[in-house]
Amino acid sequence: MARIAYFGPEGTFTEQAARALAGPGDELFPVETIRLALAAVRRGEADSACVPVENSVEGPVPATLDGLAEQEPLIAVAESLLPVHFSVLVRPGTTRIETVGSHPHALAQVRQWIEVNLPGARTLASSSTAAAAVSVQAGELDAAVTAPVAVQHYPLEVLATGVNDVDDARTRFLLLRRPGLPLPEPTGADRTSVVAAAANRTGALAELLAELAGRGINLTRLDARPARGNFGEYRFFFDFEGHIAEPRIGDALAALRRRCHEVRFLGSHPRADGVRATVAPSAANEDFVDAAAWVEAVRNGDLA
Ligand SMILES: O=C(O)C(=O)Cc1ccccc1
Repeated sequence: MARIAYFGPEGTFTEQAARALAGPGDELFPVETIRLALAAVRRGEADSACVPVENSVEGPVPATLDGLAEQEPLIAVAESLLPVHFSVLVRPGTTRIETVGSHPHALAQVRQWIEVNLPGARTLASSSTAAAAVSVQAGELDAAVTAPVAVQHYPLEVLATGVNDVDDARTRFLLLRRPGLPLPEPTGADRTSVVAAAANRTGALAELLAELAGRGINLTRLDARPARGNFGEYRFFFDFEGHIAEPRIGDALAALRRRCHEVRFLGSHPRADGVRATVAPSAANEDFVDAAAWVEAVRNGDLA
């Protein structure tokens, strides 16, 4: 039985993702922020943490990226992809809506709906969608933009559902744990994540990308976040197809390690969408194994 900390409170999208990722008998508990969820794992209070990492409309979740680049390393061992449809919850009997709260990612995805349906309402950021529901319950906000399940957790009423401006919006969530245990087995439909700090000079990022492209590795995400200490210095977050257990991926990671003063492996795990890695001609794992065996043989004087 594992203890899983998730970005709560109850009724967040992250809780749904955590339930999808949990095994039978696992115990889930909410924490208030993404930072606290990661801290619970680092301190050993949880075996793993479930947090959002990227959204198809709003892009990366900065708190997760920064939280993974700093402090003790954590490793992503699984992911979940959830459709995100939003509801608007109010206290029963509400007639006037002057304030609407939610997680900034949620507010950004319902702007048009609010402009048309709640003109003049002020939008206020909450730590999560469900935290906004708690504030509505407490009378601090008039309405909350939440996951549809939130109404099951709070004594509120549904004013509207399906209020998202973009259909088919999806969010990807990670299950993270401390290093030290075996990685998930490769499946052929895997994702590997790393964060690297490259030198601040011409072509540094292009050179890293060339290391991946040259090995026929398909990138699935690239984000830059400020390194914080030094204005103008960035960390690059790479997600790409493949698993560190594969020779071509190991080879690429070794090249990133050579080129960067800081590289952190963030995990290799099966993709939630099951999409299998595309492999460019002459970049299959067998090609790498064969080429390495040939070099070894030549070194040993076996082949001319
Ligand atoms: O606040 C939540 O419910 C979360 O889990 C974060 C989030 C916010 C908006 C879209 C997807 C996830």
